[in-house]
Amino acid sequence: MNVAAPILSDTLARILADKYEEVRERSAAMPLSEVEHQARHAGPTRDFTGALCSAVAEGRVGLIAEIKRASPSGGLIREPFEPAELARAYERAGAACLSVLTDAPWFQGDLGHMVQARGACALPVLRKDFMVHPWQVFEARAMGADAILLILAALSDEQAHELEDIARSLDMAVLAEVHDARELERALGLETRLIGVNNRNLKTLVTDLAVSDELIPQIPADRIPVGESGIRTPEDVRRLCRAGARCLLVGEHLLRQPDVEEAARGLITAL
Ligand SMILES: O=C(O)c1ccccc1NCC(=O)[C@H](O)[C@H](O)COP(=O)(O)O
Repeated sequence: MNVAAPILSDTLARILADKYEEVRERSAAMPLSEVEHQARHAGPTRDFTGALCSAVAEGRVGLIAEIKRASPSGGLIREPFEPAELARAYERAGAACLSVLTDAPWFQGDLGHMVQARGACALPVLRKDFMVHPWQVFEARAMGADAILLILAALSDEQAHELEDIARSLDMAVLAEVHDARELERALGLETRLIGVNNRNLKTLVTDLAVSDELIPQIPADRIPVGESGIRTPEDVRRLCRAGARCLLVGEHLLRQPDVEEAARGLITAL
């Protein structure tokens, strides 16, 4: 696959320009064959999709609780920032899975945060980053990730299929993220059952739960809709549930609370 940055001018485009440069540097430091070898010899994955399905079957929200220090829209979100403590608090609250930001320039993330969080709990963990190249998928698994995010707005169909195939060959789950009907149609061409509807437009950073109201009902019954971004209150949870999503990915609201365990429990039990 060619490592060439697209020429774009919005926030996502600026993030991707940095990401392509990062991949160029990291893949120059370690060849693909080496990182693939590490990935294929990493320990077993935890069942990300299964954890969400179990939570829903038990009548709870399937919460993917996010760990991130900062974001482009939120600025600095949590300081001091302790990934291991946050992971344990989310697990005690009943979260099904974790999502850990590993992008450094825009989210002050680090792969070390994911390793610390996963090591502190038994929950399956998604590496939340801007995946554009096979090297990153192998790196994610080598560092323990159980799932990756594929943002359709950041990928061609060819890229998305290639990255999904690699993830599946490593027994990782894939969360395919969409923000409009065209991206949803493309995501449904992938094998994954996990379809994330991001209420945040990653180009403008405008967040609107109406995106979920519109798109989630269009997701076929054999897929698992995941509502993402801008979810703050039990009423938000019920709204997305009415649209058809019982799995939710929540970050900033939880991370801004002094007691993240109580805050997560409040959303998980909102139905
Ligand atoms: O959050 C941002 O500002 C952002 C900007 C550009 C690309 C991605 C971005 N965020 C990723 C996410 O979508 C969220 O981390 C995730 O869905 C959780 O959202 P929230 O609960 O609103 O923190």
